Amino acid sequence: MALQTNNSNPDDHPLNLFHIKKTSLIINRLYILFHSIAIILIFYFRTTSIITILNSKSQPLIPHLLIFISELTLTFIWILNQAYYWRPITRTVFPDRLPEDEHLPAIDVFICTADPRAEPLLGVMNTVISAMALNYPPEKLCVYVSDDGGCHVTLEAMREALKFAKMWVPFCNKYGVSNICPDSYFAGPEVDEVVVDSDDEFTDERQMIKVEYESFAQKVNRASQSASCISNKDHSAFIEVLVDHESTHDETKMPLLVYVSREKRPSHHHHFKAGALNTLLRVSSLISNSPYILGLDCDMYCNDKNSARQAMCFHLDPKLSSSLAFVQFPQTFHNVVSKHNIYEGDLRCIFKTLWRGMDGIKGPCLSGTCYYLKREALYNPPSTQKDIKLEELKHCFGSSNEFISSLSKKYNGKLDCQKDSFYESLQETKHLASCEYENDTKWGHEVGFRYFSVVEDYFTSFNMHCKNWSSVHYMPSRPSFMGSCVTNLNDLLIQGTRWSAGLMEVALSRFSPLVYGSSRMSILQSFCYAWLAFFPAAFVSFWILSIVPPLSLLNNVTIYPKVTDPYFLVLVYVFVLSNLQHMREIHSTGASLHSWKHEQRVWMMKGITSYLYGSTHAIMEKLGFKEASFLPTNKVTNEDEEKLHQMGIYNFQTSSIFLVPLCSLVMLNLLAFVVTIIRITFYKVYINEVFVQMFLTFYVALMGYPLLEGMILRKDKGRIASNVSCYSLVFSFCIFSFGKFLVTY
Ligand SMILES: O=c1ccn([C@@H]2O[C@H](COP(=O)(O)OP(=O)(O)O[C@H]3O[C@H](CO)[C@@H](O)[C@H](O)[C@H]3O)[C@@H](O)[C@H]2O)c(=O)[nH]1
Ligand SMILES: [Mn+2]
Repeated sequence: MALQTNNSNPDDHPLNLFHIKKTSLIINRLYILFHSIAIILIFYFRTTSIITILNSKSQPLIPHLLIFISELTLTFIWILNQAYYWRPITRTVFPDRLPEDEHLPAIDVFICTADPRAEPLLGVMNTVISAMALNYPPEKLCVYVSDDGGCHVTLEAMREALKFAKMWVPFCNKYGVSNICPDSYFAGPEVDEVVVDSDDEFTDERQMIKVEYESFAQKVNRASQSASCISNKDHSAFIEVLVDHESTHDETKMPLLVYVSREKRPSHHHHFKAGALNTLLRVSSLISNSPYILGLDCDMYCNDKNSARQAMCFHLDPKLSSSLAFVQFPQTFHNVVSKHNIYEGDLRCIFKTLWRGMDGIKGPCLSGTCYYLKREALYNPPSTQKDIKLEELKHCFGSSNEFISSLSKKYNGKLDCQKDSFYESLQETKHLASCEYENDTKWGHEVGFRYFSVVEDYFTSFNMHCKNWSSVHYMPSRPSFMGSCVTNLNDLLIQGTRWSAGLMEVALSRFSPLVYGSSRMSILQSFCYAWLAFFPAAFVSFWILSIVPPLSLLNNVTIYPKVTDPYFLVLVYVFVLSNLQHMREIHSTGASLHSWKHEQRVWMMKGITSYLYGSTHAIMEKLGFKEASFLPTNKVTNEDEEKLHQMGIYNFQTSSIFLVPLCSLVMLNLLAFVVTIIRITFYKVYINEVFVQMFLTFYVALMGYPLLEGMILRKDKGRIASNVSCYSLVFSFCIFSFGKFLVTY
């Protein structure tokens, strides 16, 4: 392992180090070499066999062409993907070498919530409270909550949260509690690791706080059940700095808490989360204007109090600082069932492998949450122009003089609530949070979080990287943030569709990473961004590979080399090698090999549905037939669902638009496989000719086994309804009948 310093502190005490993962690097590059050779051989086989067919007309051409298209698509995506494996690195930090507290920069925490029904208030409040308990000087922390639901109950809950935090934060500090999220702390083991045994004072105090937490939780839950707890999409801006008048003496010891609900009108496009974040950016600039921002989703609480200091080890590193836009921590999830991770909800590969690979190039992509971002990176490129005219600034940032003067101001403490100017500023923040503020400005286009795509995180960081900003991925052993991952097929596929739509939209636009990115960043970096944008295109291969082989089998058409053909060995080699590499990658991230099966299955299910629908959505949007949409994932847990998830059983309660294609294709493949087996045994068809096709249909049927089980064997609520099975049967029959012409032409 090569150790390199990132920092030129004269005393040789760097704030951080990075390590190139040498062994992985060598294995990855060798794999790329060997796999590429095999791909070239397969392409040679395909082109020669297509030419032969063209000349001799001895076999149908279409199936060969289709398979070639699917191979080309997969190869394109594979090539882009290899950029992540080129130079993986890991990092270490030394927070005890940071400057004294008074020299640390301030941080604004942005928490977004959108729908009190789908995002339980108690969870949101736990995120808020955990952020207030971060191990960072409290006068340098400001917590902003953006309530896109515009729901008064959220504000009420925040008032209660502030009261509770006033007990919770001192408690955490006094006893060095590391689990600063009250809900997960009280759900965990009795005693915190730092506290000495038989400490009566601690036990008493813990008990007292526990009672307080329970009463707080009850109040919040009761409020969220009330009728007024619904989204309001038509209201003016409302901003409140929460000041608790009851206890004033410890006021200074608490981070400031601010509630922001931007103006919403049905006629006005509000740009989802990116719009909410830009409002927070402007509003906070008049209140605290901290140079750094911690971005959190409402379901991601802080699980380690030290993350802010860890992030500062990069942001304050003199070598990195000037070009560093953000430090990204991986998203981790508390409800992953490691043995039965059937929905691959932890996005293991992204956070543990891909982002590390990008980190070795110029830094990972922004992930929407768990990042410490430099405010300036959202305003300007690293080389700030000095003498810009006021008119130009207004054209860019909007009409507010106060906001514009905040651009050049440094953080100098929070607003003083006692002064008159405080109320003036508060008035101005309402203007900044209004619908019209962004009209004819560059917000969302060149300034702030970008609106172009619903995956605002991806597109915003793509723009920052294009402007030569860099980023850092830091993965400490104790997860810094914890969220809840998807626990049912419906959420998985809806989320997958949203991501595919947002990413494909970028892929098909003038910002396409291979075109727009390649002149602005290194080839490898543009490949990483391009892979993210183009991976939904894999739906082409998934559909072809699950339709053409079974149809060819059923119609006695051969499309793959015989077992005795040398090219057969090449196919086997590609299959085995790529799966071994996948398994090695899983193993290197410490996950169990069960993940291999689950990841393949989820990839297939998403590939057939989400990738297709997302890509179609992106194309329709481009043609002007559809509008972007952001359906937040559901965060309400339900006991039955939880039970199924724990046992590793799929919950198929989802729309038939997802289920019918999946079930039909699995049925079709199973049918083709069974028919071929019968033919081989009874009619002496030679296995030699059909082996590859037969193996593919077997593989699809095997991967789709849970679907078959859901249709035939299961009786519980999460099974596949019989009408869905019927539609699927009809649909697979249609594919069979029409497909006959396709593969025999
Ligand atoms: O109009 C909206 C819609 C969503 N949100 C918030 O955005 C966050 C993310 O939404 P969620 O439903 O949890 O989506 P996920 O698919 O889980 O989010 C992932 O994908 C998003 C991009 O699609 C990123 O923004 C997220 O950070 C990332 O975790 C939540 O806090 C929401 O409250 C808003 O504030 N306003
Ligand atoms: Mn989420």
